[in-house]
Amino acid sequence: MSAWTRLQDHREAQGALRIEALFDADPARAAEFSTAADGLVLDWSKTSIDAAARDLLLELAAPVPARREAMFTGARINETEDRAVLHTALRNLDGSVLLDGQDVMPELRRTHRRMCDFATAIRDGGFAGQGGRITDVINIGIGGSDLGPAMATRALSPWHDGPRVHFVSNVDGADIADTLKGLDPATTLVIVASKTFTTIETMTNAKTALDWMARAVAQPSAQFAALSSATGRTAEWGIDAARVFGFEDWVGGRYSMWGPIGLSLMIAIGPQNFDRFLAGGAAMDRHFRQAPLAENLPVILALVGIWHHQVCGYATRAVLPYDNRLGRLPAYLQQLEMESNGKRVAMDGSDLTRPSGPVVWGEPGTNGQHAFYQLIHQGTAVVPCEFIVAARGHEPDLAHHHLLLIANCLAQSEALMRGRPLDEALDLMRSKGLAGAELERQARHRVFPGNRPSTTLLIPQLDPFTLGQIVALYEHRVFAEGVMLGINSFDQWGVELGKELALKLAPLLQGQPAPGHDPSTERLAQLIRDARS
Ligand SMILES: O=P(O)(O)OC[C@H]1O[C@](O)(CO)[C@@H](O)[C@@H]1O
Repeated sequence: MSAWTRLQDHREAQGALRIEALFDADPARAAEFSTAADGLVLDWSKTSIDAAARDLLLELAAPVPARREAMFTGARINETEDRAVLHTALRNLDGSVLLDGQDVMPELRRTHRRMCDFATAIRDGGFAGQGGRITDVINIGIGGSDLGPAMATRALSPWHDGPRVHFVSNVDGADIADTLKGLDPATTLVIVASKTFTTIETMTNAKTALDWMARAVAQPSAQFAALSSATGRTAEWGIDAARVFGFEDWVGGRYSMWGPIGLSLMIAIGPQNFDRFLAGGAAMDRHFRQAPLAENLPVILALVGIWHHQVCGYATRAVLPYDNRLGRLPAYLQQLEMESNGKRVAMDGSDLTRPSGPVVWGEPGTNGQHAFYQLIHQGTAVVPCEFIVAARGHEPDLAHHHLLLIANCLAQSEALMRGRPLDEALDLMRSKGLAGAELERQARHRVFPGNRPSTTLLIPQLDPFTLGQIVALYEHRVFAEGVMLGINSFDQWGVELGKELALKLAPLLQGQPAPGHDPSTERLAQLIRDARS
């Protein structure tokens, strides 16, 4: 019988098991179901994974080590695009990695040095705009060319001592219009971040920025830089090769913030801090490659994910950072996890026989508590929660805020697990003077079923190094889940169809004949044309 079947049987055999009972049965559970790596601690004891489930889950992880080595050593594991997957090389700049017999590292090191030199020149004024020292940098990109640096720049704001950095991603003109408002083109650097340099949103925004700049300075493209693997196209845009930072097709968009796509972050926090970020990612790589599966943080996080989604059938998972500066982490993880593992066929093209990746969503605590936690505590759907919290904050004179933040985080995981049974709710209502049928009715609304699972990732403090660890942890989690599910986590064919149709729809909206659309789409287009005329 396969480990999957035995896991499913085991879950059924657990019946009405309560997570709290696992703590009663095993006094060492809190420590035993915790996994640490270089200062990070993942507590996964508040889940229904017991020792037997853990052992069965670890059986599922058996194919991970071979695939992991294949990834790190440059094998073409992205089989549907016939590409290697080497984003890890971007943060492990020493050593060599052979791809088709050629060491890719010297070129990576060269590009990294050029990035550092350019970022330093922007920061110290060695590179100036046509109106003087650069005061503002706009990163224009979308998806993996936006979410990573945008998330990290916000996360690392205590280290932000370079020019202001803005991010424009949406093709909605509101995004770029609101950003350009109040900026001086003569002291602004525009970074066009696009691996392909064809993405319609990015190219449209870049053209608008170029026109904006052309109205103010003699040589607009002199204040443009490009992050792309399509160097031919960047040249067509008139961007000097000295300001083009390339990367290879073996760096997937959503895995690319470690290299040139991270330039805006590097300008914000400086090359040294950026290198600390890389070092954090590299530390997680070493841990992932070397730690036994049972003590391997990304593998354990992946197994918890598989237990909750594929075995228990919980449809979504919430990522809840108790850190305001990690406000964009859920959005970043949505792309990382859902673009990577939101698939319906296995690597060999056959239909998946079990669910692929779950819906990932979230918001920082404590704000989420006052918005959607009602559903998490008392709704009919069980949402496994992944809390992230730092032991120390950054504002020494606001330490009491941080204490309250941590208290809220721990309170939530405790409340989710314990809940509040009916007898306690009845006592509560009795103490308020209720009796009879009304007592029962009111008490039932105040019952919390509890037994709702969560994990807590505890970090010492949010800094460049720990952020690097966190991002690499989730990257490897996604990879390990993908391996266990037998899918390719590195392609994204599912985003193509909508892109194609959007191009075909533009003529219809302009009133040109455009056959082949369904009646609903045609009618909506007609209504829009009417409203715009
Ligand atoms: O960097 P590019 O080529 O503009 O692509 C942006 C994004 O578009 C996608 O290809 C699809 O959304 C992502 O994978 C990628 O991060």
